[in-house]
Amino acid sequence: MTAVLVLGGNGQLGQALGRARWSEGTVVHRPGRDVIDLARPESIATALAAHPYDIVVNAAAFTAVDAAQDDVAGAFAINATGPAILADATRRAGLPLIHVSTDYVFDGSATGAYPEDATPQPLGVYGASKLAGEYAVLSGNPRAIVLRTAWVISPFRANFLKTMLRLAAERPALRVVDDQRGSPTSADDLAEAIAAIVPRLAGDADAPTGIYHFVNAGEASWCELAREIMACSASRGGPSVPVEGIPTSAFPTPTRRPVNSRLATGRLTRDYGIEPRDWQAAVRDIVADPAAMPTAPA
Ligand SMILES: NC(=O)C1=CN([C@@H]2O[C@H](COP(=O)(O)OP(=O)(O)OC[C@H]3O[C@@H](n4cnc5c(N)ncnc54)[C@H](OP(=O)(O)O)[C@@H]3O)[C@@H](O)[C@H]2O)C=CC1
Ligand SMILES: Cc1cn([C@H]2C[C@H](O)[C@@H](COP(=O)(O)OP(=O)(O)O[C@H]3O[C@@H](C)C(=O)[C@@H](O)[C@H]3O)O2)c(=O)[nH]c1=O
Repeated sequence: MTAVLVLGGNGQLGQALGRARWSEGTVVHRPGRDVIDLARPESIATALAAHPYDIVVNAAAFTAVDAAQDDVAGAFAINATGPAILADATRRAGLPLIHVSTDYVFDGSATGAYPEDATPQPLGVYGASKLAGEYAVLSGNPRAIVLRTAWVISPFRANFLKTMLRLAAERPALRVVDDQRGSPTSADDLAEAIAAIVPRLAGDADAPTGIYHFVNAGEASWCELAREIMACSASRGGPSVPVEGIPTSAFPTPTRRPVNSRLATGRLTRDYGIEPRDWQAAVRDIVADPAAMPTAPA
């Protein structure tokens, strides 16, 4: 049996991990923030001592990109200090750790997709706090994987896909930035990738570790992603309105986002045999889930 402890079990990724296809004999525990709070270090040690886990997945984070600009201490406590303590606690317990991170560690100046070993240079507090968490995890536990992902969408919680469907039900048209490009990613596909990594990382002390990327294949601007969401929704009789492409300057936000945060996934394919599917197929599946629709209960 493989016992997996998931932090952030009620978030987008956490809920997707709850319905992923785990290998036979895997048991997944997803306690909420009331049980493990990254801002309360003692809760980490207590949870690890409560059950003989084989591996830990950290899907918990301070993910409010703009709010992080005004709450630097809060973002660093949850995205950097908490993961540092978690890395130390898992190393002392002899456990491997998968820690999820973000494309926003990059500044967007690269011309192509960012390889795993590209030099990070975050533009905002969220990205800087996540980068500090990456360093802490990699230096704190030699059996750790930092798994960067990007533009996560799902039927769960708040995310760009659900925002677009909600706004389409309320407005005659959407205005969405067309000059920021990235890698849309299904939380379910990311969860399946984690479920595929876990047996090897938990069962083999020499399994490959370090920085990996998982995103769906292909690339898009936020505007192209919004148009695909509208097309899929229209084909199912859901809300759909025209999407006007606008420059970033026409949609000011407190935090600068990278103009290019595409991630290359070659290392994950090479070391773990994981081949992401196209992001358009992932969008189709999410829109087909009734829970993604604005009329669904929250
Ligand atoms: N969303 C995205 O577009 C992207 C996300 N990521 C990364 O992926 C990972 C998963 O993100 P996602 O599922 O989208 O995030 P969500 O915002 O959907 O969920 C975050 C989870 O973290 C929990 N959490 C917040 N603070 C704490 C804390 N102090 N202690 C314990 N748990 C806490 C939340 O708890 P509660 O349920 O109580 O709110 C929630 O369950 C994160 O590492 C994020 O940085 C990377 C790239 C893109
Ligand atoms: C709602 C809306 C957003 N936008 C723009 C603003 C921004 O540039 C872009 C995305 O907006 P959001 O605020 O939804 O997404 P944002 O919070 O930037 O999403 C990020 O979240 C964190 C957690 C990550 O790690 C990143 O990978 C990324 O997914 O779309 C529009 O142009 N029109 C709109 O109507």
